Amino acid sequence: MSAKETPVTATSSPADRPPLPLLDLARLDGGAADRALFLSELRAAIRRFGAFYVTGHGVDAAFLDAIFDLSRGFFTLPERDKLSIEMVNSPHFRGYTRAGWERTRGRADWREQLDIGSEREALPWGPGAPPWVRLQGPNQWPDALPDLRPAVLRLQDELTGVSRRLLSAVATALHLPEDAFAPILTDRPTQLIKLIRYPGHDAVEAEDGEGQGVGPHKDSGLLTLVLQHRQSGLQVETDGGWADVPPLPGTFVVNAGELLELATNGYFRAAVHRVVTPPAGVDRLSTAFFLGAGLDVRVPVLPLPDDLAAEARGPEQDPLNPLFASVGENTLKSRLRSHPDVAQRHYADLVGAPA
Ligand SMILES: O=C(O)CCC(=O)C(=O)O
Ligand SMILES: [Fe+2]
Repeated sequence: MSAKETPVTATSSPADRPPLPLLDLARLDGGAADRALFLSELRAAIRRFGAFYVTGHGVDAAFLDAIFDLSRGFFTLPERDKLSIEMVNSPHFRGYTRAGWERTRGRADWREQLDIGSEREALPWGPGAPPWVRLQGPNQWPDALPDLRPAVLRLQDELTGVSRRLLSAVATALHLPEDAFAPILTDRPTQLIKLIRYPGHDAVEAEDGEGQGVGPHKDSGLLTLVLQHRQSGLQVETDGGWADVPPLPGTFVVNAGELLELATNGYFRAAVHRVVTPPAGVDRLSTAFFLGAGLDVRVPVLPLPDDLAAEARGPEQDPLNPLFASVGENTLKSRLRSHPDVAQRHYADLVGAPA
């Protein structure tokens, strides 16, 4: 599937109503009736769309504005500063990726980005160690923008908190104990923040003249929170086609990821989503936070009550995208596929050396 083959038919929605459900997380702390209604809306939203908007998340609006200012500051640095922390330097898939260098479904993505993961020391790697231990290790930070590090690490902390709250609510909505995801998350879940900039159509040099911001995909973790700046472009696949998911002030877009699909045996499906290239003359900034699980965990199928288990369809069988219960393997799969330059430099043992 590509932006060219698939007509961009957003499911129609009145201008005053978002195409995805909008859920207010503050209702979790409200009265019992409202809390119960919130939980049933949450379950219905993830079941139907794999995605929703969330408000009432408690992250300060001025802080989020500052993150986008820093993001803009990073992308306007001289190219040599950005390239000094290129991702290809890092076996841990951390750092800067130029537009056109990441790939989704075999096609170049027209976005530049900075990937920042959990700030942890590298794990020992040697004969007999699983290949995914190399995912963990230090980030690369731009010397020219010292304010970025504390702000992004604070954001990572706050969004981990929001995601953990959401996962407790998801567990309760599935009639499971509210800490049902704790053994999957562990106290060292995989965290990843991407600061992203999508150049406008005029700046895209795609072979097919068309290009994609990022092609259709599922995120590999449990939950993703997407913070959109002013420009639209994100779309979620629905029964009615691709639905535009424009930025709504004060909200994040939450996507269910592959690990949630696996843990619920397909009761929930991970959202298939993509970003279309902005029109000529404008660009689009977004920040995405991905919460995965402990790298050494195998995701169990959670014991859903019978009525929900009867509606579980099993995880999707897509030969182009096998889902692995081993969190380390599933995470490494998507990183190797997206970043062939890192794969060839640091994982030639898995993907083969360049021809
Ligand atoms: O930029 C966005 O709105 C979404 C990005 C995304 O889907 C991803 O990086 O996985
Ligand atoms: Fe995504």
